[in-house]
Amino acid sequence: MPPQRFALPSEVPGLAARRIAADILDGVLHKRRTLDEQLDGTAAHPGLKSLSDRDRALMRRLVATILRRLGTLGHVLSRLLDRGIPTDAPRAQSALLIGAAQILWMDVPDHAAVDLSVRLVQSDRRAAKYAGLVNAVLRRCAREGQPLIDEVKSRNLDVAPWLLARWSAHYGATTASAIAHAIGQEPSFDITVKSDPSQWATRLHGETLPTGSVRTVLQGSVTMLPGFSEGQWWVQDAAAALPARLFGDVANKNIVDLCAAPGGKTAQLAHGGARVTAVDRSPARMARLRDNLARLSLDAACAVSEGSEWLAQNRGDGFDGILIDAPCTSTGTIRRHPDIGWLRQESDIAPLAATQRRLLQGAVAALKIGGMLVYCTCSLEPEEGEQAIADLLKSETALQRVPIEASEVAGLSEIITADGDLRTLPSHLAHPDPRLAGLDGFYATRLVRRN
Ligand SMILES: C[S@@+](CC[C@H](N)C(=O)[O-])C[C@H]1O[C@@H](n2cnc3c(N)ncnc32)[C@H](O)[C@@H]1O
Repeated sequence: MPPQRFALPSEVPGLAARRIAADILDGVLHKRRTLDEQLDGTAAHPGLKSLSDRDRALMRRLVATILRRLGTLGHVLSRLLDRGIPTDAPRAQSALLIGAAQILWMDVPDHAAVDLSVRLVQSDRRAAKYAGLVNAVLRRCAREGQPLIDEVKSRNLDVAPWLLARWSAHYGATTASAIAHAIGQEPSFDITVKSDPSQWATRLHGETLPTGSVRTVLQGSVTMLPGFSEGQWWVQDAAAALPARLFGDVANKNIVDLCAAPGGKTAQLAHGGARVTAVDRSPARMARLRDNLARLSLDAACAVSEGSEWLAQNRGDGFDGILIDAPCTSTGTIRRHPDIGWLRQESDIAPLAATQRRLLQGAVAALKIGGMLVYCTCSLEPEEGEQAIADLLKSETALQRVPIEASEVAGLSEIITADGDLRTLPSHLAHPDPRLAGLDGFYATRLVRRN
């Protein structure tokens, strides 16, 4: 539980935002807590409520910038600290990271960044003795930081080494570097609209992507944007919008969305006219799915259940379609969730792959003959994508892949594999403005049960 000290009446402006940023950063780096759980829901940091919208946005950007640049920041600070980063006072470490990130990448005057970090350590019993050190190191960072960044630019320090090694082995060193570069950028904000993407692109100061999603770099509260409360669109990365479309025309089809919450793909299927059953094991996430569908005036039957158990109990005559957007390491979404790259471990892959296998096997048995299975994950790891499906096709001979054509994804042949599956990478969808480039990393395949 973070300490219960937030904005004190006489406090220096901006200090509460930095203190909460430090708590949340400590949560990720030392307590293995995700950003999502610390920013939203019942376990969110209690101090968030006392921040203005502006300070909350600044705090989020600050934490995200630090996590996106953690390797580079570690390098810069270690070059400026003769005896390394103090290890006996976590607040001194976070104050250094917070100060340096603002100096090097954010639009905060250097003197304010230094002053606020010094105040952060002064207000912590264990870290107070490092106030002089923090002051001196951050002043040097302002003078000498940029050349220190330049000397490690090509070393991809901001990706955990085990991930970089895997991406190099699977995609090649050049693509792995391009992925590392892409996930270091702050991503755009993508939405799926019910209709008329070009009108929404104009209203939201964005552009329509070839795949039909609308992309904007607007910041601030999503709920305040035009069209949100009217239920005209929902937030969904452009790559995440592709798997549900692989079913083609879904009107009146009986489709199960097996890992459905918070409901982006359920909404697409329901909007397309399918009779959707949304299943998810998490009651809290299903509550969000229900809220989302209500806002969008869309309908789906909902069940809180483990996916393969639900299928075994509700097989009936079989389903026309099953979508499995399986739980995974989510390494394809690091640009949106920069904590994931540091919280995940290679040993997470095998248990998730076992769950994916169980969900796939349950789905094969529950499909009717001629029924379609779309399987996807937002992971860059082959065990959760290409390899999982190669193994499934070896054992389930009734299944046949229906290759995806480039014409189904707006002609983007770079995102189709030689086998006819979808494989998007954060380095795809180049754009002259880097803020408008990139896709989440997704794998998707389309299979049909022949007998
Ligand atoms: C990638 S998210 C789904 C995102 C969702 N399809 C969307 O488009 O908004 C994976 C979901 O799977 C759920 N989940 C994890 N294991 C499950 C299981 N064994 N059965 C059913 N749901 C599961 C999680 O609660 C999570 O909501």
